[in-house]
Amino acid sequence: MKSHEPPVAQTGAIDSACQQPAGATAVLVLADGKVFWGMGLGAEGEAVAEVCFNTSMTGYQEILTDPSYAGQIITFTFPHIGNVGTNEQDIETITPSCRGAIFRVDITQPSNWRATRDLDTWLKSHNLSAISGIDTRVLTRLIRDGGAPNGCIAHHPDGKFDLEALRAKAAAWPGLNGMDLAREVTCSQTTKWDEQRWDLEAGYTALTDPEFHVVAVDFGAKRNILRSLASQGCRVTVVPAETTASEILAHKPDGVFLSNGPGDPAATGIYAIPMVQELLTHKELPIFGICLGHQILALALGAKTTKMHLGHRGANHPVKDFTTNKVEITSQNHGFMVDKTSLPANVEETHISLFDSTNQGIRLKDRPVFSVQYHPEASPGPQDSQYLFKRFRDLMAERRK
Ligand SMILES: NC(=O)CC[C@H](N)C(=O)O
Repeated sequence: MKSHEPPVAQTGAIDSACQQPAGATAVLVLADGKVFWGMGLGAEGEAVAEVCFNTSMTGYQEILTDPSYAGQIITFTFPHIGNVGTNEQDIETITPSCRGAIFRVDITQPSNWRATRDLDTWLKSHNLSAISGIDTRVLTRLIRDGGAPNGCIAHHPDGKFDLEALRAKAAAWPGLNGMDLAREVTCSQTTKWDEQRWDLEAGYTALTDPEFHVVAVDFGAKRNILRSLASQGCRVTVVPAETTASEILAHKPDGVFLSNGPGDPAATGIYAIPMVQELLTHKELPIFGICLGHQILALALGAKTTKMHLGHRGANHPVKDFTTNKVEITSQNHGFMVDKTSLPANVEETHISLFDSTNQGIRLKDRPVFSVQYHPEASPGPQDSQYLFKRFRDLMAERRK
């Protein structure tokens, strides 16, 4: 037995040694029968999903509202979540898509001048169930060693739980492999976006003199990506995930942006790959992809994507940019990756993870097309990678010439 193996390990059946403590109002049951008792937060009810962890120390509201977490329950490894409450600005989308959240300690009274609601009330308002009092170190080690499991959170204030039924629900959940979730979180109609990034003095301001027009394909786009594009002088038209290439080109864009998003890129690719392939026939058109957008671009170019053991989710991941030889600290949230050995000859690997050497960026050798696996909009996270939005802008400026 490895020293870090969790003491609750039991496979296949409910861990009968794990007695319900007095006062427990919630439980996390994994598909293999591991049981974690705790206190319920947010909405009463049950949620089944893949259980992943995020190591960021700040930005829980941005993480909880990142649409890429659809189909996932997020374990926060940082113990104190909720202390600054929630507000109306630090959101990546209005309605969160994650299925639930797992915390180490109970939520305290919010202490921040911007807070409008405490996290518990906010979770309830979005019908999200959460659990606190979980030994998140044990759970995180278990995910690290065994990969992200499927699990079920149940929050019942009466303290009555059918553990076997919860385990069966978790085991029956099909898993993210092969799941297209972008269609569930994309916008329903074409909209305009011109709000810029947050400024301490001015807050979010509208863009006044746009220089470029970007069509952003919304597979579950984070707002800070759209804000970052606007801050580079781009008027952004946001289109639904299933928009065709000719509909996109009818907007006469200077460049096309492929957004982040949830689920398996190969499943999303059914409609997105032909769209990107058709865009690629327009040799002058700048294209920029982030995360799911990166994976879809790689698939459209003939590369493969695979599910990772546990993925990358945090705000301190070092990435090397081979085009400058600089290392940047990045914000990440992905569970699939581009198989770098499958990249065709006309595609160059531009970025790698310095944690595990996995692919983090590509560009075409003969076109103004590039993408990254991580999150340069950094919401939450370090700002090192903002230069990528400028790189996209420079490609659009170059095309104009
Ligand atoms: N943030 C994202 O766009 C995630 C992409 C994809 N759903 C993955 O998990 O790898």
